Amino acid sequence: MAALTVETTAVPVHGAATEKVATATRVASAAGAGSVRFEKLGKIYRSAAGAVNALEDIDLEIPAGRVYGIIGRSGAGKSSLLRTINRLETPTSGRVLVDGQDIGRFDEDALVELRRRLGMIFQHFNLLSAKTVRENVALPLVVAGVPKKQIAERVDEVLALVGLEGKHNVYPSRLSGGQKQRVGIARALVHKPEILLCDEATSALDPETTLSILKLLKDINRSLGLTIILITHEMSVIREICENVLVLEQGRIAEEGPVWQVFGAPKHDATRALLRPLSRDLPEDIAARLQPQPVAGGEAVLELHYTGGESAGPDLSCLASALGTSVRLLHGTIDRIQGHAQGTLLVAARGVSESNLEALKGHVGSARILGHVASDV
Ligand SMILES: Nc1ncnc2c1ncn2[C@@H]1O[C@H](COP(=O)(O)OP(=O)(O)OP(=O)(O)O)[C@@H](O)[C@H]1O
Repeated sequence: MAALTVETTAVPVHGAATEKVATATRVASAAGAGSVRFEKLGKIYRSAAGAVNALEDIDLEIPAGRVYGIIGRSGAGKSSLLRTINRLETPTSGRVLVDGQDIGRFDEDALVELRRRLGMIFQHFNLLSAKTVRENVALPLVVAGVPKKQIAERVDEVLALVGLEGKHNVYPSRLSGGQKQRVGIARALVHKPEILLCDEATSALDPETTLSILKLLKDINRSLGLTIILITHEMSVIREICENVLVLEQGRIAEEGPVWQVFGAPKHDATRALLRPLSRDLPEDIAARLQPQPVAGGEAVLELHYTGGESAGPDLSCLASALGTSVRLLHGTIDRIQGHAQGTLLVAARGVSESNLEALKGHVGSARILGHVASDV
């Protein structure tokens, strides 16, 4: 987990050098504002207890405008990677490029300007309890020396954007968790950033509030064209809003790709372990009746796995004609991720053996016989 930092430490004061960098930034932005590239990135933490290899050999491009998720087991390096984007962590080796610019070469002024282009939201919101919603959201602009009238206009704008009109003068203690995170998002957007970094932004929220915050993030991504990079331990968050996902394992890239692909056909043990809570086990009553060998007059129980086909979903009559027998649906779930059907179905069919499974090619991602049952399950 990233250490909590008060955002406003990163807010710059206007100055000539900053303006120069800002111009350079706008030029870079025109070529695709909000892209991040990691090149051979490594991070070693050294302490009295020894060295920790937190990140190794990270080569990755996050295109502008994406909603991009980073997952991995605890200690895999997620926070470390996220924090190299705004240089809260300095890489030990390699480079981070934001909009094609090597941020490792930035001087203090350029760094301050960079951090304006990168909003960040946190699990525990990081609001100042002695300040009202308006004051919390305005703070980065106050520190930047923006005139009062402009601050008032911008604060009104972002509070409306996050659905908090009328809450200007409320203190954070009077807000729900979801409302606090909306204030956090408004504050992160106040400088009109290109990229929003989210560190476990919904982990402290209940499922319903999580969904409303995810919807807000998705709306912001669509309406403002903002790149969103989030780390989370909630796979449902990735499934809900991310287009791409990176799986980190012990500081290295385990796999990366579109969510429907990585979740539909995980290649790495780390991914499978992370996805286990989403998968459903074989129901106990069916498992108890499964026998390894075919049973006279009985049925085979097949597990059919869909891995992101672009079809509307499994067509059971096609399965039946491919197998040449009737098929009964026993159990299963088909989800849709980015328009791709995926999930697992358990079906029972008579007279099916391993050799028949070939016929299912083209209809399902994979099929296997789990066992056999004596009669109708
Ligand atoms: N400041 C630090 N000093 C020493 N070691 C650190 C420091 N920060 C992180 N680490 C170590 O680096 C590794 C990666 O940590 P990091 O916080 O990036 O992982 P994470 O995937 O975000 O974990 P979590 O999901 O538990 O938050 C871990 O082994 C961690 O103990």
